[in-house]
Amino acid sequence: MKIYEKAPAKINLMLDVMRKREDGFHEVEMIMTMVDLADRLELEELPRDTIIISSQAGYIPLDEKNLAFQAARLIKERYDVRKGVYIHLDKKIPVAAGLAGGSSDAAAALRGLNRLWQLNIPEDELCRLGAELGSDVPFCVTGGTAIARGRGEKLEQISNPPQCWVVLAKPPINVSTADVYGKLRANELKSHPSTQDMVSAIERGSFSDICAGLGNVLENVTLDLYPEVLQLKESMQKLGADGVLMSGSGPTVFGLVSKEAKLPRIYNGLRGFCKEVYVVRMLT
Ligand SMILES: C[C@@](CO)(OP(=O)(O)O)[C@H](O)COP(=O)(O)OP(=O)(O)OC[C@H]1O[C@@H](n2ccc(N)nc2=O)[C@H](O)[C@@H]1O
Ligand SMILES: Nc1ncnc2c1ncn2[C@@H]1O[C@H](COP(=O)(O)OP(=O)(O)O)[C@@H](O)[C@H]1O
Repeated sequence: MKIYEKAPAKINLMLDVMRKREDGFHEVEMIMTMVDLADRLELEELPRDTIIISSQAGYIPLDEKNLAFQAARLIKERYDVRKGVYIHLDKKIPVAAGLAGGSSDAAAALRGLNRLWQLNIPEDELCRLGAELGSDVPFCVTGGTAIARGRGEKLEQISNPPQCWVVLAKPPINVSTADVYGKLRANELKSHPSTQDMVSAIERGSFSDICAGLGNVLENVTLDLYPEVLQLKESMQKLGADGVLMSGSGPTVFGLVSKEAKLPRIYNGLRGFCKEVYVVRMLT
């Protein structure tokens, strides 16, 4: 039997860091939502007790470093599953982009194997397993729109933002999340975006207030390292996006756009100097 599972990308509408913790992770407060740019996983049971990963993307690891492999190994160990699985990853989400592509693949593997092997693992337990694989994996298990606290694994679901267009532009650089957190001086931050204002804007369905409330304290760290991300941000603003922010640790910049008529100008303007531009919808 073959089953399929969609693994969408996330964006951070707001990302604040409270402090660095003793364990090296940072205590965060983020608002995350999913967009309609997704990898697709094909899962098939194998007669042999093994995990095989393949992908058309030549630039991701296919061994035990792959997060989908780690998800399969974890579920096999915890639930004593002595069956094998072949997982094909059809990658569409750019890698190391701040869009949680790997985390979403891991989450989709957890959901998919739960179905394939009929394990009946409840969603909160899948989230706990996901947290062992990465801070963003629990959110990728549930999807929707959520406030994420702790190191990202404590989730509070909120309503979805009003529907809009999302333009994603990824410059040709790879950003290490650990590097960006490592360079952040959390106790020297001069201003913090407001979770409450963003939650209230989303709950009121106010697109303009959502755009006004966008904020990410990791942005300045990445902009200092890679000035081309700032150039991308400024271009997207000039081309008419209603709200613009870097997602996660970057380098992808997203623009929220309410009017479809604005899209050709933004897309064509960005494509002039950035190869990877995607126009998608929020997943609501
Ligand atoms: C910044 C964010 C925002 O959503 O996303 P990305 O830019 O990676 O997509 C996340 O916090 C990233 O989550 P994720 O990519 O799952 O991180 P992990 O694999 O758990 O951790 C990678 C490294 O980032 C640092 N890290 C991560 C999360 C956190 N709350 N504090 C940290 O300091 C740690 O150095 C850790 O070793
Ligand atoms: N299934 C996967 N898809 C993409 N990257 C993966 C995967 N498994 C492991 N990785 C590794 O995880 C790292 C971060 O990838 P990704 O999740 O795309 O970035 P980000 O956390 O910035 O959104 C990359 O260096 C990549 O080699």
